[in-house]
Formats: sequence, C-alpha cells, structure tokens
Amino acid sequence: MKNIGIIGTGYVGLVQGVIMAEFGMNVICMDVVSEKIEKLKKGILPIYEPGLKELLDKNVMSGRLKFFTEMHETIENSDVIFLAVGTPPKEDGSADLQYVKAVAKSIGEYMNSYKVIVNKSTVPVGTGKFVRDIVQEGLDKRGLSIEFDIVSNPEFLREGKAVRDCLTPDRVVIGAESEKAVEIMKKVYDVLYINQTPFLITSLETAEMIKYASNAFLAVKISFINEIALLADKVGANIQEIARGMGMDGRISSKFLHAGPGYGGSCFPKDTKAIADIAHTHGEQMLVIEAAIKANEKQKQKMSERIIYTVSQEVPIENAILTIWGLSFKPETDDMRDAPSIDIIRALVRAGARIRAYCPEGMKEAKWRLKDIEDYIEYCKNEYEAAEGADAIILMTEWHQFRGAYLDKVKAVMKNDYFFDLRNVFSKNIEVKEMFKYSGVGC
Ligand SMILES: NC(=O)C1=CN([C@@H]2O[C@H](COP(=O)(O)OP(=O)(O)OC[C@H]3O[C@@H](n4cnc5c(N)ncnc54)[C@H](O)[C@@H]3O)[C@@H](O)[C@H]2O)C=CC1
Ligand SMILES: O=C(O)[C@H]1O[C@H](OP(=O)(O)OP(=O)(O)OC[C@H]2O[C@@H](n3ccc(=O)[nH]c3=O)[C@H](O)[C@@H]2O)[C@H](O)[C@@H](O)[C@@H]1O
Repeated sequence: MKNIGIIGTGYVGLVQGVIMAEFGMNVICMDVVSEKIEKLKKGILPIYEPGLKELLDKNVMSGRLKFFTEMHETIENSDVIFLAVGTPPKEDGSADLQYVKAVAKSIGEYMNSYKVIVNKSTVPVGTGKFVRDIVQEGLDKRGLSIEFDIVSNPEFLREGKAVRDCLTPDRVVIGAESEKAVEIMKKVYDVLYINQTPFLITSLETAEMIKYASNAFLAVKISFINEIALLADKVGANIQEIARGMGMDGRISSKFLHAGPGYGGSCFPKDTKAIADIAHTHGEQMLVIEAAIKANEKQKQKMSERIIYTVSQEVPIENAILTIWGLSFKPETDDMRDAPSIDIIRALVRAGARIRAYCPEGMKEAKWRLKDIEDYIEYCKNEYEAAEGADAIILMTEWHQFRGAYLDKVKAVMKNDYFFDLRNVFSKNIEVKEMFKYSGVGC
C-alpha cells in the first residue's frame, strides 16, 4: 500500500485526502494553518461540504487518515506527495505560485527517498518542470542524489458535490514523464481504475492545459447562455426553453446552460484570467475566453442595474430595502470567493439601498468579505426574517431551502412585492408570478 501525503488541506486537499483514505491508502493531510488541523483532529470540518463528515470520521477511526502540521514528517512518511495548495490570482490575473514554490522548496529540503510529486493545484503550463527544478536544487544543496518523478493530476471536483465527484469522477488525467510514475498513480487510483473510470495519460504540459481549457470552456458556455438570456429578455423569448432546445443536440448538451447572475467561485474567474495571461506570455490572445470574462462582468452589472431601475419606479432607491436570498457562489457550499453576490450587493449599496441577507452557509465568510459596507447589511436568521419590510427579494443562489419557502408568509412581511429570481427557480410557477412582480433572467 502507498503512503500518501497531501500538502494543503483546503477544499481540494481535504476532500481528496478523505477519499484516498476511503480507497484504502494511508493518508496524511498537512496544512500550515494549525487551527484547521487542530479542528480536523477533533473531527470538526473547517468547510461545509455535504457527505464529507461521515467519511472523515470513518477514515480517521480506521487509522488511515491523519492530520499533520509538520512538513518534514509529511514528506518523509509519504511515497506520493500531492500539492493541493492555493494558486490565487495576482493583480494582473496571473496565477500566484508562491505556495507551490514554498512546498517544492520544502520537498527538496526534506526528501529522503524516491517520491512521486503530484500537482493537484491548478497551475500554469510549465509549473511541473518549475517544481522539478526547485526540488532538484534542494537536493543539490544537500549533496544528495535521490530519484523523483513529477506528475500533473488536475482536479475536476465541484464544490457542494465534491465527495461524489471524487468517488466517481468522469476521468482521471495523469500527466507524467515516466512509466514508473504512471504505474504508481494507477495504484493510487486503483479503485477507480478497476471501476473502469477513463484514465488519460499525457505529458505534463498537456495535463496542465486540460484543466485550464476545461474550466475556461465551461465559463464560456455560461457566458454564452447569459448573453442569449439578455437578448431573450429583449425579444420576449424564454431562455429555459432555448437552453432545452439547444441541449437536445447531443453536440451541445444541456449541462451548464443555466442562465444566472454570472459565474463565480474560486476557479472560473481566476482560471479564465490565468489562461488569458498564459496566452499573453506566449504571444497569443484568447479572444473567446477574454470575451467570456467581459460578458461575466457585464452580466453582474446588468443584474444590479435592472434591480435598481425596477425598484426605483416605486421607491427611491435610497429608501429601498432589498433582501438577498443566498450569498455563496452556488448552493451547498460556504465558499464566497468571487461570488456574484459580492459585486451585486456592492452595486446596490453604492446606489443607496439597504440590504437584508440570509444564506444557509455563506454568512460567516460574507461578513468579513463585505466588512467595509457592514453598516448597510443586516444578516438575518432565515429567509422570512430577511424579507421583513423589504421592497424586493433577490434570489441570488438556488439553495433548496428557498425553493420550499412559504411564499405567502414571505409576502405577508414585505413592504413591496418585487421578486428578482436570478436563478430562474420559480420561472414556471404561476402562483409566484401572480403573487409578486416577478422577473427572472431571460424568462
Ligand atoms: N476549490 C475547488 O473546487 C477546486 C480547486 N482546484 C484547485 O486546487 C487548488 C487548491 O484549491 P482550494 O482547495 O480551493 O484552496 P484552499 O485555499 O481551500 O486550500 C489551500 C490550502 O493550502 C494551504 N497551504 C498554503 N500554503 C501551504 C504550505 N506551504 N504548506 C501546507 N499548506 C499550505 C492553505 O492553508 C489552505 O488550507 C487551487 O489551485 C485550485 O485552483 C481544483 C479543482 C477544484
Ligand atoms: O476548478 C475548479 O475549482 C472547479 O470549478 C468548477 O466547479 P465549481 O466552481 O465548484 O462550481 P460550478 O458548479 O462549476 O459553478 C461555477 C459557477 O458557475 C455558475 N453556473 C454553473 C452552471 C450553469 O449552468 N450556470 C451557472 O451560472 C454557478 O452558479 C457558479 O457560480 C468546475 O465545474 C469543476 O469541474 C472544477 O474542478
């Protein structure tokens, strides 16, 4: 059995660590943030991810999953080391590789035997080789000659569905330079390999590009349908039926054709900018991806402009109270990184409105991300309290809880009756359309 070390215990590292232990590996999850590791040692999850807690408890109990803060012990005790640290965007959109670099340096300092060093973080093309050079430099300084391999194994999990995505991925991509490393990776993912999950073996560079190209393509698909939704609104067509009709063509597929307030999250915004930056450094321009980035910004702006314009017909916006249902960038996560709610709330507050907000999991993070405008936002204990005295409900994130809300109870506590359904959750609900002054996105 292989011993796995996962460096970086965030959304990706933690879920992968738990799943690899579930697959029968001995796993050490390591992080520099000791509070996170201390919590995990007590069985407390630092993130909200459905289905993770049960598997965490089970694998900690079995002794297959351990949590460390010590880098050298993690490196020394692992045959395969996964890098799952963040690669956040820098000011210019390029990926910040400082955490990857720091880990590579530590591996060079502490490596004691053959290791497979696997990059799970989303990184620009060439990072695999960059990591190899740093590790080699560390070994040279120590006067050691130890063999190692570098692998790129990008991650495709979605937050909120991460456990399922890691247990049953659509594919496993392995970018490697040696047959030995490929065979070891197949053993690491033995359970998936036996279950006939498609494996794609490529070069390091190709694997690194597959990740960016996949995220960029999905982002383009969303920006495309959002633009069509804006036009559908103008011409009186229905975006949901348009998407359905398009999706019936197997070449297009109905997935990722849900119009909304613009894509958010820790990856699409950052990875689209990063691939555009990679192209620039290689003298190319990603025209389609750059257009998708611009369209996404425009989409968020259009949403806030529409809300401000519509509500102003009845109440001066400086006197308006606007309710936000859902703050996280998508349901079933507490992640607020680049959530469209942030830009939209900021625009509404800039226009003079006051906000009452409720989100099942996103409020803790929203409070610090929106700290500078905290005087204009009241965080509420549920969707009903958030609706009290409001002129409009803005359904920002499609949590199931909102689908099941008693809307007569909601309407009873509101001052006005605007309902902006930015996820088209109620677009086919005639009752809702009769109760409220309803508007969806493209329908
Ligand atoms: N969040 C997601 O849904 C997905 C993320 N990715 C990629 O995976 C990577 C990680 O993303 P997340 O897990 O979301 O980030 P995250 O920010 O949740 O986790 C990163 C972790 O690395 C730790 N860390 C930083 N420097 C360290 C060091 N020197 N040693 C040990 N730990 C260190 C941080 O404390 C943090 O806990 C990124 O490149 C991201 O683009 C890929 C697929 C899905
Ligand atoms: O690299 C990553 O981090 C991950 O990024 C996305 O996963 P995630 O960001 O968790 O969430 P998605 O479900 O893809 O949604 C991203 C954003 O697009 C929006 N979206 C998605 C689909 C759609 O049809 N319409 C739409 O507006 C969501 O509301 C959300 O704001 C990808 O789907 C994952 O495959 C990838 O691993």
